[in-house]
Amino acid sequence: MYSDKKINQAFQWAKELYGRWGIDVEKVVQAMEGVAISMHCWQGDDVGGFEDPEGDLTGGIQATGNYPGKARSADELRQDLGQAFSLIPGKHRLNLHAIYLETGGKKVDRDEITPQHFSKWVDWAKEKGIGLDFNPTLFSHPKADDGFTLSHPDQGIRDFWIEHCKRSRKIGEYFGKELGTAAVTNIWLPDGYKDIPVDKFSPRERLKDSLDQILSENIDKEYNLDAVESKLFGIGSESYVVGSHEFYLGYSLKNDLLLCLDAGHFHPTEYISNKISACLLYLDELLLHVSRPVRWDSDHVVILDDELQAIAQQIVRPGFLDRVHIGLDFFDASINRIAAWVIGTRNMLKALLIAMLEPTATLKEYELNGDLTARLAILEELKAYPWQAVWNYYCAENNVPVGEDWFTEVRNYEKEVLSNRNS
Ligand SMILES: C[C@H](O)[C@H](O)[C@@H](O)C(=O)CO
Ligand SMILES: [Mn+2]
Repeated sequence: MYSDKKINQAFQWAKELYGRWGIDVEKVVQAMEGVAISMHCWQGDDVGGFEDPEGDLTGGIQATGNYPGKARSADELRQDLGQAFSLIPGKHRLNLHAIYLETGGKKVDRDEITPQHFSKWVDWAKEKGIGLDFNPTLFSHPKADDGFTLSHPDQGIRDFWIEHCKRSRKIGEYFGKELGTAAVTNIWLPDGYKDIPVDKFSPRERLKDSLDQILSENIDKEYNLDAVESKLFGIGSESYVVGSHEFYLGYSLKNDLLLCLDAGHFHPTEYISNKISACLLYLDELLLHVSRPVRWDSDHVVILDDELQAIAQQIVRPGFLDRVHIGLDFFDASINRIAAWVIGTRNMLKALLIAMLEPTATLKEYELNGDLTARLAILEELKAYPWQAVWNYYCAENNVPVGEDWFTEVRNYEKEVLSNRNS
């Protein structure tokens, strides 16, 4: 256990050290209160959803592992999410997928979903005081089994998915109206070929046309913001993905949408931290799917590595916190799923805090004056600065466990709740 006295003493020392660089640590803690991370619901049940409990996860994504205790219903998922949120400092958001609908046991196909199927989520979000984001689900469905949805050569299949996405935007609008904070509705689709196609153009033409139809209804941005997510490859779409980065960069620019950059959707040596500054020269806003690719788009739990810190720096340094919507996207079924949420979300927050504690103006001055030695020297020294003392203080202020104490809570919850679930 961390005592209040020790937390405060360490915080005072950190204030003094950062103060030497002109950083007002109290202000940084205040700024952290304004940060809302969109935590993805799908870590809680391995992207299963409640539409068809027996259904397979398709779309070229995979949740590997069989850790016991996964949520089997929306009520269990909400309970688990509540537990995770109680261990994360600050007020955040929840990112839902269409397959997390609640129909009272009735079969409702994707082209029939309505806001009413998500009303329990809205009630829960109101109770927690958090916002909701949304995603149409264009996978794990017979009409997506051959790997194509919005770019399908069959008009009927395309129409089915167009209707699903139109309805998804209305659900986003409903979230925004009910909760007083705009939902980001993000479209990702798996469409692509395992082997090299002859025609790379026509599927993209069809996808563009489908998106044009989906977005033809004007929805007030006060309630819903549309995002589109690119990908380099998936399992079974190794050679060609219709919705590539170039496709969506062009589409989002032309149509004033948010572009979603997923950390796992690029070549292994390509980093989204390098893309933020370029994209925000032309786009108003971005959505991030912060994930951790290991060799491929493996969706590992986010750790506090160099890329996570680089992402946070590229958001914080130019003052882009209000132009970048930070979502998480990982699904590890090999570890306790609540721990996965807590580790990933706390790491995202830690990375942002570290970036906020940086004396960026001074470092920029070194850079502009050509003093690259000072830039490197101080950047390296700052790595050992006591940001952890500020983090602990911020956790204590938010009444969530300090340091590793959250893990005891997860273990207790596992014993009391998760272990009673038969998978
Ligand atoms: C479940 C999500 O929608 C999915 O992970 C998508 O965002 C993605 O990143 C697919 O690789
Ligand atoms: Mn993603």
